[in-house]
Amino acid sequence: MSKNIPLPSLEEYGLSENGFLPKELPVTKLSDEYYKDWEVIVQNIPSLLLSKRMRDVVDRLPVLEVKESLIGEIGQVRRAYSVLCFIANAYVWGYDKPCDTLPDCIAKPLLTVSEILGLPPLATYASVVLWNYKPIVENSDLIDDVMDLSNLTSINTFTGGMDETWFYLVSVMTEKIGAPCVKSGLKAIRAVRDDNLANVVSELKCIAEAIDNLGSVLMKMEAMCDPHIFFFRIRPYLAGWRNMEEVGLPKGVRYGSGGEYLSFAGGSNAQSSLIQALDIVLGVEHFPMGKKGSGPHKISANSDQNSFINEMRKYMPREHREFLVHLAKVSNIKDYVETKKDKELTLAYDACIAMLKSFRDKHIQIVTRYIILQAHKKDGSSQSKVLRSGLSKSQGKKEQRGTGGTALIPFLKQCRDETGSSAASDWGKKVLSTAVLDVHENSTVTGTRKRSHGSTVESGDDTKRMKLGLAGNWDIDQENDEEGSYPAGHW
Ligand code: HEM
Ligand SMILES: N[C@@H](CC(=O)c1ccccc1NC=O)C(=O)O
Repeated sequence: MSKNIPLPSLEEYGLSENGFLPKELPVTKLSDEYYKDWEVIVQNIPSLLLSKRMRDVVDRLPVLEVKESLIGEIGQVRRAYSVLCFIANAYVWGYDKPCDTLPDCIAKPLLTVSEILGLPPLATYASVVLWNYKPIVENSDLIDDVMDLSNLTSINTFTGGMDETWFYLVSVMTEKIGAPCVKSGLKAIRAVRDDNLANVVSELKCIAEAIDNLGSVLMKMEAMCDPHIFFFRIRPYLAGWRNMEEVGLPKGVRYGSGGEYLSFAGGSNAQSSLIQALDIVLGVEHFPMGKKGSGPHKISANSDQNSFINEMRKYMPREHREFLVHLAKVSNIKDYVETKKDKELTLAYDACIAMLKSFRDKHIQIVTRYIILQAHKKDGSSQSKVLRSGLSKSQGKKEQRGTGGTALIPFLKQCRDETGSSAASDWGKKVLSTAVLDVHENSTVTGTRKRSHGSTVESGDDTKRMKLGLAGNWDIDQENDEEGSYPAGHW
């Protein structure tokens, strides 16, 4: 890290006040009539899947060219990418048996637009979340906040159901709520360079508060996205084609009749640049699975070494990936906290770490309910028979894998523990890096949302204390434990 490297500006990497969401609302329909058949197909994916006509219809499409006029407008290219990704995943996964060859009419333009955007040619977080939302009411005279979750819907879905829309929108909302963190992070890095302690502290407090809100938004998932529907109906379409031998795609998918087989991990929120940006700003490091952050295996989060988190950067839009690389080069906050040894600074920094760890705790609870518990169900219901039960069922028998291909619970726990071990204060080191009783194990046993007795709750209390500290009282040992100050959804 060098003081001589200029800080990244949001604009040069296509970021804005909206963080990694586009500055302008996503394009909902390709403007050139030439592409109307793509639009008709993508807008009718649920019906085409239901009637099992997806492949027949797509097979009759002509091979359209990616026109210069389309390439010239970023919103249009992103829309084309999103449309083709939806069609590609629906084509491959939409029947009992996956298809290992994408027809030229999808493969060719998809490879072209993917290359332009620096993304892989299949459904990613960018195609189904970042560039796939629209306001219900656009006229700001009619509504207070056009971007409020209650006024958003998704442009396209595989299933046509509100559970899927909600699943994507929760992520859109996390991007929106987390957006100010990117700006605050850059301001804090600047303040470190200027040795302006007060500003570093105040930006860190903003970041801690925003991360706390991210946790609350995450827990809204359950309001409208049913875990069963997610696991058996939605998730199969988000899978990729890597390590899919068992379901009939040993070589991945062939891109075009004369094309080559390529394999890619499926869509995952690990492809969101926001959380990675937070890790970088706060100096949280992740290591290859099973490797601890010390000793001979220690690998910097910024290195190219094997780690899923790093690999997922290849699944982000090129500009966002390049922003993260630049951000990593200038990240200086953790070093500053460690050398300054200022009480208020340390506490503000540790509050960020506590909130991020708490976010990852909540995420593990969600994953447990939406994947682990579903996979363990003895599924006699009709749904699983209808929709390609093969993938969901075969996954149920062995260790659960994420759509990104991770051994998900060990991976997520490692990410969480690596977050906690970044704490700077002695207190934080003791509390946040102590492995808490696994929330996952609690909920696997009970499957309920009751607050359990054990160190998970203790950990929640510690996070709460941090929050109280952030609100103005910096005595972390106080015992002012009002129930109401728990983060929403914490148990
Ligand atoms: C039902 C909802 C969700 C499920 C089932 C789920 C599941 C998973 C799984 C299985 C992984 C492991 C990577 C993989 O193999 O795909 C993962 C990673 C991740 N997810 Fe989620 N996720 C959900 C919602 C969210 C939301 C709304 C966020 C909001 C930001 C989020 C943030 C992350 C992050 C940041 C990672 C990377 C690991 C980390 O940094 O801790 N997830 N998710
Ligand atoms: N990794 C998750 C899927 C996931 O989180 C995801 C996949 C595609 C688009 C967005 C996602 N995350 C949350 O909105 C899974 O294994 O089910």
